[in-house]
Amino acid sequence: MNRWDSWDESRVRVRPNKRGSRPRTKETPDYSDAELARVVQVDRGRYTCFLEARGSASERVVTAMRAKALRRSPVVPGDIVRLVGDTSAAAGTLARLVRVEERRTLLRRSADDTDEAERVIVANADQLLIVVASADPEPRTGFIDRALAAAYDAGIEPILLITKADLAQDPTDPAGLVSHYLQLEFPIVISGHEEQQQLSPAALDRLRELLAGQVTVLIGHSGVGKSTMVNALTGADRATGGVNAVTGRGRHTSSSAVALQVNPDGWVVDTPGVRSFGLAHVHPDDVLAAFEDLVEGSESCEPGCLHESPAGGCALDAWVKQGHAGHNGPARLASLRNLLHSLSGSPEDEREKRLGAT
Ligand SMILES: Nc1nc2c(ncn2[C@@H]2O[C@H](COP(=O)(O)OP(=O)(O)OP(=O)(O)O)[C@@H](O)[C@H]2O)c(=O)[nH]1
Ligand SMILES: [Zn+2]
Repeated sequence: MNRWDSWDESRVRVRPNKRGSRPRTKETPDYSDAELARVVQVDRGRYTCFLEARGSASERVVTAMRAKALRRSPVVPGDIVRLVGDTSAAAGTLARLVRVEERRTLLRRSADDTDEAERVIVANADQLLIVVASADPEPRTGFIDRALAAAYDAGIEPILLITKADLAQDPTDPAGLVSHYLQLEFPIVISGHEEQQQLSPAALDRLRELLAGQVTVLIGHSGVGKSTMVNALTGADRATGGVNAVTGRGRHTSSSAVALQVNPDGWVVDTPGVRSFGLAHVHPDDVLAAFEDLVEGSESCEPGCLHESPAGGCALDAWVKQGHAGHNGPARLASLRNLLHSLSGSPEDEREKRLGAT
């Protein structure tokens, strides 16, 4: 069932009415009758919204502006919003965006690892599809680990897509990445077609299966094959007449994220402006949560352990040495430490303060 085209009230958690059961007044309408839409792109104060009249098959793309009362509330791709005014989608018309529904998930990042100011990237995503290439450009576990931490922080499921396997020495484990993440339970899809430079049919099938009915955010460095993948997913659908690429080619004109509809009943949110995740808003223990295979070993750490070294009371080194995290344990611990070190650029006392607060 397409979670975006059946927006009946039961599927959308509506913010509880702070005013209790008191009758609404004209001054504070709650707009629960206003039309529900999904924000698919944000560009200089204009919100491209995908709208479907409930109980009808009439989908349309409406451009809206935020109502004055929402001036200070960020509205991001993936948000479910209420629209009033002209929602006809006729050329030159503008609807008014009057309310943002409660978000199920929120993918965030900091500008960098030391700046705790958060930026929201996408709302209501179910999955994060992390795309790396086997080569050209070389994959970096640091990038993958970072993306994993951001996904777990947001409460969304990660998927790893490794493209260009045809360029790798060992196509079954391109760049040794698969063995690095083998202990973790998220899906890994490997793709690469020498001749056509595109997704292999098996990878495409697997992706369709994983993306069906889900809102999936795409992240990956330039040149790893994201467009190739999106085109393969939407292009094949276009041939069968089922696709609705909401904003199609226009996506390159903006650096904001954009949602593209892919059949069967899934959405892919491309994030052209986002190439890395600052994680200053994520606690070290939440970073550790992205290293599921090491979490058990941290049970013997000293309370408040930052997992930085045995001298600091970290039990992970001994645990990994005993072989509990398998053959790749030492490499995994090194990856964790790399990520934690890049986060500890903030002054030590700041970090202590944050730890003390939890
Ligand atoms: N050899 C090989 N080349 C591929 C594969 N997938 C994509 N490519 C090529 O890699 C290049 C970059 O692919 P894109 O899809 O444009 O990469 P992108 O991630 O969208 O890059 P940006 O738009 O810059 O973010 C293109 O020349 C593709 O043809 C693959 O599996 N194998
Ligand atoms: Zn520790």
